[in-house]
Amino acid sequence: MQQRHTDIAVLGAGSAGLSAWHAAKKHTNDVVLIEAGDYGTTCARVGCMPSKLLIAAAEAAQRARSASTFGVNVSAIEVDGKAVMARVKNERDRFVGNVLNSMKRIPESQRLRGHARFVQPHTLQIDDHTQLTANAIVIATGSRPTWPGMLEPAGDRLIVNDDVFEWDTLPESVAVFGPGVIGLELGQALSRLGVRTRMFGVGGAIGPLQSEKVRQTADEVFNREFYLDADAEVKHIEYQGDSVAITFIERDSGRELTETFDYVLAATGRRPNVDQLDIENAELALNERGVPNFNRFTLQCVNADNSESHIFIAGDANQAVPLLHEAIIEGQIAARNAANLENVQVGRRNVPLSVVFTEPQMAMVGENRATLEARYGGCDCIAEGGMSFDDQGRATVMGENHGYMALFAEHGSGQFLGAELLGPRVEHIAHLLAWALEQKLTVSEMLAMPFYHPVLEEGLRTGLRDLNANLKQGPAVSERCMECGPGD
Ligand SMILES: Cc1cc2nc3c(=O)[nH]c(=O)nc-3n(C[C@H](O)[C@H](O)[C@H](O)COP(=O)(O)OP(=O)(O)OC[C@H]3O[C@@H](n4cnc5c(N)ncnc54)[C@H](O)[C@@H]3O)c2cc1C
Ligand SMILES: NC(=O)c1ccc[n+]([C@@H]2O[C@H](COP(=O)([O-])OP(=O)(O)OC[C@H]3O[C@@H](n4cnc5c(N)ncnc54)[C@H](O)[C@@H]3O)[C@@H](O)[C@H]2O)c1
Repeated sequence: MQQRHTDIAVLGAGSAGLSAWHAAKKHTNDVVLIEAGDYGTTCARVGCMPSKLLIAAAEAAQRARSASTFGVNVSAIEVDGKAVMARVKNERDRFVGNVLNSMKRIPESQRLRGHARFVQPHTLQIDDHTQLTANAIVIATGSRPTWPGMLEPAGDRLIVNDDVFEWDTLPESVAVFGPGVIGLELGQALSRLGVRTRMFGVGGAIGPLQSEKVRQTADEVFNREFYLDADAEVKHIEYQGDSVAITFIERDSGRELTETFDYVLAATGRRPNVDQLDIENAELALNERGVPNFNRFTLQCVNADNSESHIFIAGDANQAVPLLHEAIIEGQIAARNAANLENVQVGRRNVPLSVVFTEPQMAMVGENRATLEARYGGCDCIAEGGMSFDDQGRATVMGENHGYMALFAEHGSGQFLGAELLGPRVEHIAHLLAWALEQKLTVSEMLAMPFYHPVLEEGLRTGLRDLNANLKQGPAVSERCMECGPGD
């Protein structure tokens, strides 16, 4: 057994861990990065990148299918499942390869392979080959898919996102459980690629949406394309060897149906990888899910005796905001503080921003409505404005006129607070809104910005005008803006 000591040990060579290692290196030469699995990160291997590659193929199929809307007939659209998966895997491998290349910048002596566990607050056991003590530790162990026991009867036909990206070709059918972010992105893509898809949820939630108007619009729009029951009644799941039979109550008709599927895709959430760390030996205060209590601005964990720990937690492992850009910034903040235990500092965080790459896309900017209401002491302080994409000029030109945006601002100050968006390519509008929020702009100030014609952002202007009217800081929007051109 090797005995070693280091200034900072980073657990997990994913996006948060790599970012932590690089940030820590600015403060000390003695940083050890420990990885239990394959190098390459969740984002590149089985997350952000392969999912977007699958979505890109699905969008190509959908463009061809909907070309007739424009009078362009594309005959005999054929999805070649093997070719689709070959491109997904080839490009995915390229992204992973880039990460593997960048790993070479980390000297071998500062990398350890193996599963890390706590023996004592400052001591880690790596597999059975190394015992490592560290002055400070960054936990960046990510998360993994989790599913309810009701899906277990699907046996080896029960799969998660990781398995999809190993397929050599597309299956005939998939039942997706969980219309959250992963379920919607993958489920819609599979459906567009010709896979018979049904999607089942519980409790009515659709993606990250909180606004009922936006959620209902999403329910309608997605159901035009594939079967989605966000509050499904699933009666029975039965393994049948090379398929799974699912008995469920069909939404709308109320009939009991039994259908067979090649696979059941569990997209029912993820759990942080802290349960296999022998975390109790770290003597930290844990929440009810067994995740260390931590300060979200410093990423510093709290000891069981309520004092500040030398352990930090970043990325999906802390489950606060399981997104790539957040993992990276958290890795930096955690490492900077791990290297400066005597002078732990609050790291600068950007405003919340998330995008779901469905069509129409979904995006959330700022805190959601419920959090805003809690912070602002009830609805009286918050004004809401809205805009439907149904007859928005540019969206209509593109044949993508579906969706709704809800915008929020503070009464009195008129300060913009956040938004929920469902609409064509709203990833871009979401960025404009996040940047406006960072700048603490008022709705009037946002309306004073330039708007080209004809662009989707003119729809944002309509929403902002509605919001300003509801703030009583602008004229009521009773009819279309005549001076604006046919864009709003
Ligand atoms: C299908 C899918 C699509 C996604 N799409 C997006 C997207 O479009 N945009 C976006 O912002 N986010 C997206 N995400 C989320 C994003 O991928 C994650 O937020 C991000 O990868 C988290 O990085 P991380 O470093 O915390 O975890 P990871 O990259 O998972 O790294 C954790 C590492 O720790 C290692 N590890 C675990 N336990 C131990 C241990 N005990 N000892 C040593 N090592 C250990 C693991 O092997 C792993 O390599 C997606 C996720 C999924 C699953
Ligand atoms: N575009 C992106 O940025 C992107 C893409 C994918 C994933 N991610 C990240 O990964 C995280 C995890 O995604 P996820 O989709 O696994 O989680 P999620 O929390 O978004 O969705 C899980 C869904 O499963 C549903 N569910 C739970 N139990 C169920 C059951 N028994 N039957 C049917 N449905 C059930 C939930 O109601 C929810 O809708 C996201 O929160 C996000 O941060 C981001």
